[in-house]
Amino acid sequence: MADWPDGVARHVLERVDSTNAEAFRLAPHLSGPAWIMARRQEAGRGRRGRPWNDPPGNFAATLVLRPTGGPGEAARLSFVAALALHDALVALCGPQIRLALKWPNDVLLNGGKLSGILLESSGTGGSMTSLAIGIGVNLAAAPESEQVEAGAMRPVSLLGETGLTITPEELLDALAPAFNDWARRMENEGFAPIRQAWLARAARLGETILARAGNTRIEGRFDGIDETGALILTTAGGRQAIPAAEIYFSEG
Ligand SMILES: Nc1ncnc2c1ncn2[C@@H]1O[C@H](COP(=O)(O)OP(=O)(O)OP(=O)(O)O)[C@@H](O)[C@H]1O
Ligand SMILES: O=C(O)CCCC[C@@H]1SC[C@@H]2NC(=O)N[C@@H]21
Repeated sequence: MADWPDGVARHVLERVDSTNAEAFRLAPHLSGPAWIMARRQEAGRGRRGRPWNDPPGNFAATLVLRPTGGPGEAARLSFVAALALHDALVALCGPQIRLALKWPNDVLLNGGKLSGILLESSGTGGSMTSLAIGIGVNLAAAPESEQVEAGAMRPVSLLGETGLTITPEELLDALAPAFNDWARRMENEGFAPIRQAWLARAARLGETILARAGNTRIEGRFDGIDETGALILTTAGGRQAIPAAEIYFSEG
């Protein structure tokens, strides 16, 4: 297994409300990037203000950093995070595991939702002071279908689907170096290799999918992602690019 990356702090907490919330509380006191993991997360947040359900044994962690790459960096980093999580899981579970990526950054296992990634930023006037990349993975248990919204993807757990037991610490120690490797690759070579690697792992490329842009739903053939990470759909009305990753601004 690769070593923990130099210059990145590692905090493991017994319990927390939300690792993203904790990331913003800690951010002013940090001198560099940090991973914050909690063994129990009691008020995890999902996208669009939804609660994230966290049974014991699941992975809940946030990487907090100060972005330096200008506009669009958060969206690009959300693809880096999904790729890193995919690769860390393959390294721990073996290549036979049936993982795929769902735009913009879900990791699916056997077609169900294994993980979720929530990016939040703090800052004023459109400039980001801190970016929190929060990652939840159903290692041990997934919520029942009745506990998630009607029409949501089927939640699955690693243990339930494969019988494999991976601890949150093991995943953190594989994920942090994987994230660093892909982030360094992007620094050196730009978004192109990230885009290519993401597409190589994407679910349902070339198939008809339904995407949500704000309150509208758009159906079309999934024809890839562009150089900003926007979803490319070919619809009855022509080609549409749906901007990548919704970023939520928190206080501060
Ligand atoms: N541990 C969990 N595993 C899977 N889903 C969960 C979990 N906890 C809560 N959920 C909720 O289940 C729903 C599943 O998310 P899903 O990705 O299918 O929908 P979405 O986020 O609305 O859609 P999209 O990914 O297309 O934006 C969300 O409401 C999510 O917050
Ligand atoms: O809705 C989603 O798909 C995103 C879920 C993100 C959950 C993770 S768990 C660790 C981090 N802390 C939070 O409060 N949320 C994210």
